[in-house]
Amino acid sequence: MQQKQQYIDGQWVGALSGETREIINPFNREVIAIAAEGNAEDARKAITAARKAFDLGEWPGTPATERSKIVHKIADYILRDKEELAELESLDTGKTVEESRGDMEDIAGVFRYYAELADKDGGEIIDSPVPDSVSKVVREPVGVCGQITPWNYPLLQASWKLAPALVTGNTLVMKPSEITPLTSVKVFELMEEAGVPKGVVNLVLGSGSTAGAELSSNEDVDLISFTGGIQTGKKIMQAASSNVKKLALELGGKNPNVIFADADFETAVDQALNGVFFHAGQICSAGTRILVEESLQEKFVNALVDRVKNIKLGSGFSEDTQMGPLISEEHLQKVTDYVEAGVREGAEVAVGGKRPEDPELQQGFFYLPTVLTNCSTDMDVVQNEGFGPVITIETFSAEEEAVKLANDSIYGLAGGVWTKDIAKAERCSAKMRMGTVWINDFNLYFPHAPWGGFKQSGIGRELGRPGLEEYQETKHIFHNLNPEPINWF
Ligand SMILES: NC(=O)c1ccc[n+]([C@@H]2O[C@H](COP(=O)([O-])OP(=O)(O)OC[C@H]3O[C@@H](n4cnc5c(N)ncnc54)[C@H](O)[C@@H]3O)[C@@H](O)[C@H]2O)c1
Ligand SMILES: C[N+](C)(C)CC=O
Repeated sequence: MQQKQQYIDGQWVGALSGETREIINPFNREVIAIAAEGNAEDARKAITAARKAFDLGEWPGTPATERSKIVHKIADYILRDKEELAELESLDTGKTVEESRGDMEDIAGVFRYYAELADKDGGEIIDSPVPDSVSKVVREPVGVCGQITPWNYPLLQASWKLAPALVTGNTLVMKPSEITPLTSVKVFELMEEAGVPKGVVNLVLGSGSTAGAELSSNEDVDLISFTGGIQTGKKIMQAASSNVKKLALELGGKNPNVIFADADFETAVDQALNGVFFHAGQICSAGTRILVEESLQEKFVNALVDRVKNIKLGSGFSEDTQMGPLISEEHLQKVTDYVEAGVREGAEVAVGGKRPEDPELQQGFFYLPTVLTNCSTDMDVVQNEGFGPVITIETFSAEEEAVKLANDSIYGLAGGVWTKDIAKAERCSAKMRMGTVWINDFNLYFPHAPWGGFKQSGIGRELGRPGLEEYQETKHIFHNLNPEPINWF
């Protein structure tokens, strides 16, 4: 059995309490690893190491070109160990190995992108209004960063935090989701191999209410970056006020996918499926809320349902599997309750709406891909993030109505619009209140473009240059070249 330890101050260590947690394969409930179960005490030890490495260590002052070389090496090692990482991710999350391989390519790309960006910003000189002076703006690391990640894309979400924090000279303590720590442990091994100095990167394993809460409230942490659910995000925001930490929140979404009657029909249907059923709908930006123009509704829903019926469920390690299980028993219950509540509200199950009957799937946390029709914006099933393989269908009859419905949400993470009318697409994307709007596409992301939410989907941005700036303080240095007394007093 694999034993997974924490990485604190350059040492691989168990939990101070000696406690451990069983890591479960969601496909068959088998125990795949035993992980250290750290708590607030372990988090404090890691924060102390990161603080010392920031205040007294060389990393913040290391030239960006040198930090960049190390981060490039991390990208190299991720690609070298891509297959092992992909298999670990699939074992831990249930997603198909094919999806995990794609994630690993994306993750290496993120480290590569930030390694490239690291030494491209030498600050700027301001045209000073004061004669005989130099006014310059420089960017410096924020300090000790707490980073808390979710279970759905364990290493991808970690990479969006690790790479920019490292290249900008911060030190950090990461706490991955307690139920999916495997690839995070592996990437800390790779960071050690790449030569990241002792104390700069620290990994604490354990639950959110202990280790995570300590990272959020501890006054030696300068920035907390969190990806996860909205309720946890609110708690972290409160805890972060202890020392007015810098705060980055990547929270949930209930993302509208608007299909106009003039869309390319086959592509829109195909991408509507892709937009939801990858990783069994456990994606923050899943397009689970389909808004279809009334005149197209019947044809669209029929085509969708026909395709959904053929989605092959199974082990992420089988080549013909298209969709794996949900992450846990608890989450399976949550999705089941979510659909049942929707039906009580008036939604109709066009396909799915229950667990599969296939005997081979009974040990796993499977739920059938589901389409719910007869939905309206005021229903909880439309407003709440179900985080499962469940589409709700609403209709609209005019462009303005489509935009109004799409925006009728506490969330603002992402959305899509499908039409061949370029002007209509531009008008809609301009009015949709979301961090990302896809026109004739869905769920695409890459390191160069910022990612984050409007409204209650979060604060701040990851990826792109904004994702780097989250980890930088901006300093203005004014130098008077000809100081003289003012003689005011
Ligand atoms: N916006 C994005 O980019 C994005 C990406 C991935 C996932 N998500 C969101 O993540 C959610 C699913 O992930 P989840 O179920 O792991 O979320 P979660 O909020 O339950 O947990 C996320 C992390 O927070 C920790 N945590 C829990 N309670 C805590 C506390 N009181 N203090 C500090 N940390 C605490 C957990 O241990 C875990 O590491 C969904 O809502 C999804 O939309 C958002
Ligand atoms: C941000 N993303 C789309 C990679 C994963 C969201 O859950």
